[in-house]
Amino acid sequence: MWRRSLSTSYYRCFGCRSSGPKVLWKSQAVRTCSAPALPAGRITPLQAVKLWKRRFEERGVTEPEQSSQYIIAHLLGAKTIESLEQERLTEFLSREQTEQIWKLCTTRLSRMPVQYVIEEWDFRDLTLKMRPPVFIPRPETEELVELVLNDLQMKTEMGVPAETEPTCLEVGCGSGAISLSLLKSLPQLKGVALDQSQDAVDLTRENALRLGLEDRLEIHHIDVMKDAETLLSLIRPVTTLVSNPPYLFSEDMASLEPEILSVCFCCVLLPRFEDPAALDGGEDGLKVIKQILTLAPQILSSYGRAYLEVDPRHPPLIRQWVEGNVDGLQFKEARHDITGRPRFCILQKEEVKQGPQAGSGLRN
Ligand SMILES: C[S@@+](CC[C@H](N)C(=O)[O-])C[C@H]1O[C@@H](n2cnc3c(N)ncnc32)[C@H](O)[C@@H]1O
Repeated sequence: MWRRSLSTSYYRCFGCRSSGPKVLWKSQAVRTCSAPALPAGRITPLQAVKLWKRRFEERGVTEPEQSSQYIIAHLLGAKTIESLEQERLTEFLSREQTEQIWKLCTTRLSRMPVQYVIEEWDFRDLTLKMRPPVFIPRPETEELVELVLNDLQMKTEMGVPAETEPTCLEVGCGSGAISLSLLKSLPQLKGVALDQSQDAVDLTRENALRLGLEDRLEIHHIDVMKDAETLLSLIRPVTTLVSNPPYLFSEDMASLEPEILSVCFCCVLLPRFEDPAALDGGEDGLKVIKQILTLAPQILSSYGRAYLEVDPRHPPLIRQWVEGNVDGLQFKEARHDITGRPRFCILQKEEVKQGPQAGSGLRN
């Protein structure tokens, strides 16, 4: 049984089920938490789940029941409470187990996301190591992976010539969720993953090793904004370029949940657990996206495709920008997520006549 739905998504708050970034009022700012006292007597896992759910609710922690269940299940060696036998849930916890639960649940009271508290999370059929400040994969990114897989599988079924062995480059790999999922599902695929953050590069490497996928994934510490030349000198053209880049509009950064961002007492926004460079896409959310698309014609092989996760306002902006600024790249379509929002863009490399601009995707 996989862990699901505990989402720190910027677009889908599981707790209030609102859509769109949520305004964080001053009163909701993260409070410093004193550790609640351990119970005097012995308690069962089910009693602990109930007690901590109530405590999380009282302190305004999002997803109180799931938080409590996931932490306690984890300490009992399971992924979910539902996967534990009733007998196990109703027998008394040892003092040591109770202390552990109190420790982790108290950490959750400080609004640290559950994924960091238990140091792992599920993404599709993988369990990945998680640690701050590396971005926690969101459920909608599973849809991006599904989209890429469907396209790649369709090509295989249609009989792609042997010389075009599928290869993939991921820009901004974070914990490695996208690249490792693709490699796990497609045994013939080889990948390159890069990130501007050394923490992300280290975590992707660790996850690749744990999953036995390290032989098919090259991992580089590269900032696409600064080290484009290094990147182009390192890789050969790939059939697939994929990215879930930082795409939030800078002004929306202020309205994120406290798990993502918090407010200090003088109302200055502070990054809390996740690296803000994983989220903030600049004024129009397109800073890194434009750089990826500028490089795409040089990164992709003929008719290779780029798949991007974006803000719902982005697809028409991206189409227009690419048409006006990038030679050799065609905007194919925008796809919707399960909530019906346009969240994914597909672009394809087209052959352009060789001319003085050949070699650079960007028009003068
Ligand atoms: C939204 S996170 C996505 C992480 C991961 N792919 C996922 O979906 O869980 C964006 C990632 O892009 C990386 N990133 C941001 N700017 C970058 C840049 N200029 N060059 C390379 N990576 C960058 C961040 O460090 C972060 O890991």
